[in-house]
Amino acid sequence: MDESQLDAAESAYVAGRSLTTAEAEGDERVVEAALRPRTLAEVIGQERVREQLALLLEAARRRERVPDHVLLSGPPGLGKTTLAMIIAAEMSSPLRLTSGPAITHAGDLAAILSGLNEGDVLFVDEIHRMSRPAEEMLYMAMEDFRVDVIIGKGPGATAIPLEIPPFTLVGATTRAGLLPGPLRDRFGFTAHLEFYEPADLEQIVRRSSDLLEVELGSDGAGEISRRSRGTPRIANRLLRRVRDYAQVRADGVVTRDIARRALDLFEVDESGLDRLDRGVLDVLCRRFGGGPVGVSTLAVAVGEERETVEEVAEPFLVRLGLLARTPRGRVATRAAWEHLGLAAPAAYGPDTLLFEPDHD
Ligand SMILES: Nc1ncnc2c1ncn2[C@@H]1O[C@H](COP(=O)(O)OP(=O)(O)OP(=O)(O)O)[C@@H](O)[C@H]1O
Repeated sequence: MDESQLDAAESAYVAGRSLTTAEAEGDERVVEAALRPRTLAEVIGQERVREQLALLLEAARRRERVPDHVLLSGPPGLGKTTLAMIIAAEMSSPLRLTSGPAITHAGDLAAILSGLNEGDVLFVDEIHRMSRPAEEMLYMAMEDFRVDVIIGKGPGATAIPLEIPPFTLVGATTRAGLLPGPLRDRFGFTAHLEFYEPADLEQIVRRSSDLLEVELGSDGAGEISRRSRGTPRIANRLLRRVRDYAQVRADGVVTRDIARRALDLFEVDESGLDRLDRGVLDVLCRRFGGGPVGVSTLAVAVGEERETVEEVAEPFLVRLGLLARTPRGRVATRAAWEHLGLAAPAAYGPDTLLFEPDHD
């Protein structure tokens, strides 16, 4: 989500538009914003990260200092933006939002930094996609709360030092591995968000159902949470689609049976795999005999961007043990073949999980 989208969602919410109005108008962003937990205590799951953050914030409050910079990593939809908003709220500080791709020049970053006030929380989403010169400027800002703004070009260029009031940077990334070491090292606290357990997702679905005034029947929340790819954003989205189905095709109550029928209609399978996930496995097994195959080739074959395959589909397939990353490319596991209802090639052997390609 980019800055303007978030701003729009948040301000519409703060302006007091009711959730039901936003829902009726089909405004996904406002609905998503309204479903966000607002305090650490409201956050469901991610216990360790929550406790670590609570400690960091409490210590900063006691010392009357701004909290250390925080890096949040993990697949999309697990709550990075939500946590950034909570950090600001818990510190009673304003939150400034931007994203890596929006910072193309060091000057863009200098403009943002020079507008900060003491204690502000600056959230940079997709921080791994910031330009190199901006990244280097950020190192200095994070460490010394000052930057050198370069005016002019070539031999006549001059550096003008600019003091920045102490602030907390919250960086979010789906690819912590892509961050240069010097940037990673300047965060005082790094949290990796894991996929959620079904029990936590079920609580999230129950909480959202209350807010959306959806009536849950027997195990309706359980069925949705089991098929939500361990991701709160997906759980909330599926809940709304199942709610639609329940209202149009039944009596409005979300039971397990209704959830199953709705999710089958929306092509979400029993393990939570969607069309893209199954497409990746299908291409890997049927077209490339189980791999190994490069991720770019896979992406072309399923007609998606490489980043989407790498950042959205793969982490979940790896987590389910359906796909493995090897130095030679992506490989389908035996479970992947079984998931597609196909017989794994004999090369997998009776006990081997992975297809071991011949190196000759
Ligand atoms: N721990 C949680 N408890 C309840 N709801 C959550 C939790 N984490 C996330 N959500 C819900 O999931 C939605 C997505 O969360 P969020 O936007 O923070 O994810 P994200 O990791 O920042 O994703 P992206 O990187 O794609 O922007 C939010 O609307 C929020 O309602």
